[in-house]
Amino acid sequence: MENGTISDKKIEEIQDKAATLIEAIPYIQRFNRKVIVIKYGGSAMLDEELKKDVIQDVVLLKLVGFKPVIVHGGGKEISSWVGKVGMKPSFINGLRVTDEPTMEIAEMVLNRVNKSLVRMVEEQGVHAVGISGKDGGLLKVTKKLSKGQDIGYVGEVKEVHPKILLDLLQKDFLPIVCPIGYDDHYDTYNINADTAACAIARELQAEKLAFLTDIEGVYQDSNDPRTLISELTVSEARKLMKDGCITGGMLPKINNCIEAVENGVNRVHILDGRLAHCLLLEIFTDKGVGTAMLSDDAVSADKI
Ligand SMILES: Nc1ncnc2c1ncn2[C@@H]1O[C@H](COP(=O)(O)OP(=O)(O)O)[C@@H](O)[C@H]1O
Ligand SMILES: CC(=O)N[C@@H](CCC(=O)OP(=O)(O)O)C(=O)O
Repeated sequence: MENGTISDKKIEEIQDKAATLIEAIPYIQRFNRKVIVIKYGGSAMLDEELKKDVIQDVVLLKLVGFKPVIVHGGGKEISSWVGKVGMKPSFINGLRVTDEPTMEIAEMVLNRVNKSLVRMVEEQGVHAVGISGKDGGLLKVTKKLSKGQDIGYVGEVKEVHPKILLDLLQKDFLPIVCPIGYDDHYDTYNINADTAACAIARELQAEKLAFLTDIEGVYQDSNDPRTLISELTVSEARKLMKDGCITGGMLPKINNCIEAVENGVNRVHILDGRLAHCLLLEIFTDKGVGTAMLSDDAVSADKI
């Protein structure tokens, strides 16, 4: 306010804000009461300020009528605790080699991360319930081998029993899931969080599955940010993997993106969790961010 009147600059600011809200209308209509699964990766969870931004985004999605489900990782924190007890973290094809002591540490760390996310959501005034894949029999697994090799207590999701999630969503809670599950003998298994998110999105026939990670999206050349791919088809993704352009933690992510796209999840995105409010930008604006995974017959990502 200047001398009781609103300055031109202020009016422009208000109009910009209003335009952003108006731009969101078709997206709010499209996703109203729809399930959105957000895979929140460990690498993008390390900065407290960014973490708060992510949680605010998810809370906003909830408050405007979406049904968000968070599936989180915590890989970096698990590795740090494995190191602290004098063991060496080991991965094969992006999956942690999980012997018994590692499994114990992983479960402790993931439960801790889970409750810290619950707390952050609760602080924003939305009720969250933190569960693992053990609760309500949500994730049933079988032992996963990596190209025939035994990598310990690593679980492949065999069945998803979604009742617990459906009940929580119906009662308006925000479910937060950590990627641990039982096998048929009730032994505990470590599940890659991307795999858990994909299995849940698939079972719930989610409208969207968004992977928040620590990189802009998928690069054609993993060392060159100028080669960011904004739309990637399933066959292009398979070729990139075959050519060795996708390595480490991006491998399970891409495999899970493919699986989700091929099994009825409408929109699958890899987003940069380091970019403040990337979720809101992706969902509520015409400007796509990160990499969208498309089925081979989709011509281009349909934003609405
Ligand atoms: N082609 C590629 N494009 C982008 N990132 C890649 C690619 N190949 C490998 N990566 C690696 O994958 C990482 C993301 O996987 P990961 O660290 O497991 O994430 P999260 O912890 O979020 O699941 C990136 O930080 C990057 O180092
Ligand atoms: C089997 C396996 O690799 N499990 C993962 C589970 C956590 C995870 O996936 O965390 P991010 O999403 O942060 O990478 C692990 O132990 O690191």
